Amino acid sequence: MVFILLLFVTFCALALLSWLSLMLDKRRTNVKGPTPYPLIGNGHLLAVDSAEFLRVLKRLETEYDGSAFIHLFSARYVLTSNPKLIEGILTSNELNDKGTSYNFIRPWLGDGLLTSTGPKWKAHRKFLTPAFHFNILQNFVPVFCKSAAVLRHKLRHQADGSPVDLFPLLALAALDSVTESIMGVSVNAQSDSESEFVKAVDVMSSIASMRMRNPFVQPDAVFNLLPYKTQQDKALEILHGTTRKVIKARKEELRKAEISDLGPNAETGIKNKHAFLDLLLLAEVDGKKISDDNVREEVDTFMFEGHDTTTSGMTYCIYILSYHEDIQEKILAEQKSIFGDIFERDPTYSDLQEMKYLDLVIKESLRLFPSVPLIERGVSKDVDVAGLRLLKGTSVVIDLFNMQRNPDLYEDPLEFRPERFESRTRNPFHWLPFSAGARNCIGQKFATLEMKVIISDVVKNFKILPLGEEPVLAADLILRSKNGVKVKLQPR
Ligand code: HEM
Repeated sequence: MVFILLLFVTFCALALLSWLSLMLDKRRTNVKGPTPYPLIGNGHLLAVDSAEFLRVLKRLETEYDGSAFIHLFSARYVLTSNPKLIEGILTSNELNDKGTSYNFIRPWLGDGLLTSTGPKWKAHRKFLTPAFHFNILQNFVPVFCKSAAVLRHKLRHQADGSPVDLFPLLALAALDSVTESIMGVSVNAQSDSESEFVKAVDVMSSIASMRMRNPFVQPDAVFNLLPYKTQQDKALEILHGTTRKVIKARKEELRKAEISDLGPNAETGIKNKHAFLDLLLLAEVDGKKISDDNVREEVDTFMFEGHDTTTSGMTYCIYILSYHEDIQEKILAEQKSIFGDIFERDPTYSDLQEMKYLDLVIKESLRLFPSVPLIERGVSKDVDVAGLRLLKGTSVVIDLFNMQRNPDLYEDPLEFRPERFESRTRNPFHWLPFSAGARNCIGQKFATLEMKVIISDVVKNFKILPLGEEPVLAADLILRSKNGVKVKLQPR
């Protein structure tokens, strides 16, 4: 009895101490937020399902003037859709590190370009940037056209007015595009409609994002006891197994072609068609070849970032077009003006530059449905940004999704109006699907080309009709949907 009483008193004392410390911490910043509970802080607020999460963020951000300071247990977080704070963070040289949430994708992506920080990130970013130069990217257009042709063929079988769930179909097309282009290896994912890789990406993304939101499953000691750990291990086996196969296949091709370095002029490497993986396998950084582990981390990173993001981008664009026959007609008119009588031919790089209206459509679609709805930055010392004090150790969750739907920045924000991007006076920091600053998306041009090829092909070949079922949007690393993203198709 005395023992229980002692335990109870100790628990109450700890709870009181933790609460006082959280309250004192709150007073050190001018970013407002809800009152924390003892021990858990505000952890209970975010331990919600991924579909609810975007709504919770919106509610907190609205209630606290665009930015809310919270604690997940004792860890500091700022949730923000305040455009001035976001611009200040993304343009700061001091705030380039990723927030703590990225730890949950490290078992998968290691320290690749997305997750690494400091000198390693700087060296790899500098080294890989030329692989995304337009000289290289234009070689990939035929690869995207090939993916579009296989997709078209598959969609023809479903273009009978029945529901077509876009995400899984486009994921395979995007996977084919990224592996055959930057990796130089064909996996023919579209012919294998049950791609284990795509399913494993889905499992890993939802587990990682669940841990990002829910502080109760963040400690490894707790997570490792839960069934999620076994699911994660199984998914990782598939994901890492696939990337190992891709690396092995490319190494084998280089060996057969007797290519063992980039030649006397390092430029040759970036001019060759399979630039990205060849660079990783053949080039030297600081006089040393890149280690196998580092190659694998980058291949994992680019296989994920290079297909799941464009899948989401293309999926929601085609979905939203289903409600706008007039906009489909305008895209079609632009296609006719570019292709004239030879309407069926594949687009070239310069045709894609001509698709100005489609550009606006993709921009507006990525505003409403940013493929990466949330990003995070870590604060390594106390700093003032846009009049707000960010404390050392804070992870700032940058809510691109809600910022891009803010009525103060966009008139009638939920309306799909590509023409709003015709204006050249728009603040570029109000449209950030590819982020901005030093850690912006390295694959932006690649993504735009691929999306233009595939979306224009779909519009040229099918009338996209609404099914009337709204997707339940979920922030699972990538913007996904709980109930699929469905349309109906009719051959043109
Ligand atoms: C619609 C398509 C895409 C969107 C919306 C998108 C969006 C983003 C965003 C928001 C970031 C910043 C992430 C952060 O700060 O945590 C990012 C980074 C990155 N993206 Fe993309 N992305 C797309 C396509 C691609 C493609 C096609 C590739 C590669 C082929 C790619 C590779 C990367 C990499 C490696 C990074 C990390 C860059 C760094 O930190 O230096 N992305 N992307």
